[in-house]
Amino acid sequence: MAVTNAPRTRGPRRWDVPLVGRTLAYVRDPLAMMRDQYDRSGPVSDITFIGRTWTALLGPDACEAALRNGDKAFASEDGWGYLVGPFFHRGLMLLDFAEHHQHRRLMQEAFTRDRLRGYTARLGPAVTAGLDAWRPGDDFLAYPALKQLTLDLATQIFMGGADLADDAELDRLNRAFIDCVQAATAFIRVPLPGTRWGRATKGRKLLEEFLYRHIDTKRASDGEDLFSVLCRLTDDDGSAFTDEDVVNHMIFLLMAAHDTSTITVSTMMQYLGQHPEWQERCRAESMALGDHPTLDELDTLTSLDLVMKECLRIVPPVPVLARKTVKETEVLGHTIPAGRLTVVMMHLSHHMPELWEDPERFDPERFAEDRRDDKVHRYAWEPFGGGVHKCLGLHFAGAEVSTIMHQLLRRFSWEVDPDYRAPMNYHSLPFPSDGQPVDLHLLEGAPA
Ligand code: HEM
Repeated sequence: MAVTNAPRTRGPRRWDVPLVGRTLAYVRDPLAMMRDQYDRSGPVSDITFIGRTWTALLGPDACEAALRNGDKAFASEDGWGYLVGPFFHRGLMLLDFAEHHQHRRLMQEAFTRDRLRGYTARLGPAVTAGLDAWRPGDDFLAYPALKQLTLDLATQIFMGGADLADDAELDRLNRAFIDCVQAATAFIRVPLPGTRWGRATKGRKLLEEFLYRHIDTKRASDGEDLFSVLCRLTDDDGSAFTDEDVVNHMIFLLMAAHDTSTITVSTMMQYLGQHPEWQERCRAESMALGDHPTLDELDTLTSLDLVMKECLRIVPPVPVLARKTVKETEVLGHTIPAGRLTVVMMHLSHHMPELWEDPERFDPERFAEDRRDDKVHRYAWEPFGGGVHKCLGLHFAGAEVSTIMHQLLRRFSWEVDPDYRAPMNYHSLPFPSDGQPVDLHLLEGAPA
């Protein structure tokens, strides 16, 4: 299906401020901004965003063109580099073409089904320990609690245990991540003290120091944590990651895994709190399994899977992707010059009435086998991106999110006001700025 002929219903916009352009409209309400841009100017148009001209790609056909990248015109390094480059420097997502292919092939070995089985076995007890610290009640702030939980999981599964750092150091590392991610939409893009860019520069340094301090121990260990695994991986031709590669990949992976999984679980808690019939349906499936299901058992939680897909549609954790053209190219008949920053605004595709029936309605059955509404277009639903940069951790994310939700459903029940709309902060990856209150209760017979 092609969705290329967007109606141009309105004239040019008059009130954009030079340099700021569409940035504030995006941060306030990205979906409204994207819809407006698409309605006025169609699937390929230029916008001013964070002080630069970008070509905005909207709708599934335009997003597909950039992500499939048939003529290799779109590069990630300089696109993402403009937003978060100094802080996620040489992470896999910021590499391109032959070098990207080589690093991805090696890193893939850390995400095989067998490795995922091992990570899942360790996720279960780590989630139980994290949830033991939760104190349920009315207006329980789900988002910060989940953020702490996923950070604890990253410490266990990615770094191999809390013995690498004490609580104070873990807090500093957590802060450093947040600072690195939050720099994306900063207007002051030099490391001045007191600015977002300045804090992110300090954060990156702290993360590097921490990882370099532990790398020799990790290289010598036979641990199953991701840090140790990355140190040991070797290609068919015997090539391996250097210390610098391991540190760069770890910083990126921790970032890639942390905020994305947290917002996914928090969105699922919100919608299950507002739709008790779905909460019960998911709970019934979880009650049929034990406390710590294997990866294969998690695959039987079909209702939870539908809810996850629907929540990733409504609130994609990565709403837009950045690219820069390395040569002139054409998308849907529009010429994009070489050296142009490009933003792939896939969030809009998830909410287009042209693709989805009643897109603002929570309806997990859209993804059920007998409907598969997402099949209307290959790029109608693309929370994990597409093409050669498609999320390498998507199955890890599925296992982590399902493990957390499974245990939440077996231990608690919760309600959220049906009229609640999360006030989302879109300065970088989305999160609910009110901490997302839920009324959380311990289920009868669950561990207190
Ligand atoms: C629900 C959770 C997640 C979402 C929605 C998500 C989304 C994405 C998206 C959209 C991309 C593509 C970026 C681009 O094309 O520019 C991406 C890339 C990536 N993600 Fe995820 N991600 C999630 C969780 C994870 C986790 C848990 C990990 C690691 C354990 C991970 C590792 C990566 C890596 C390594 C890349 C770069 C792939 C490449 O460039 O070849 N992600 N992710």
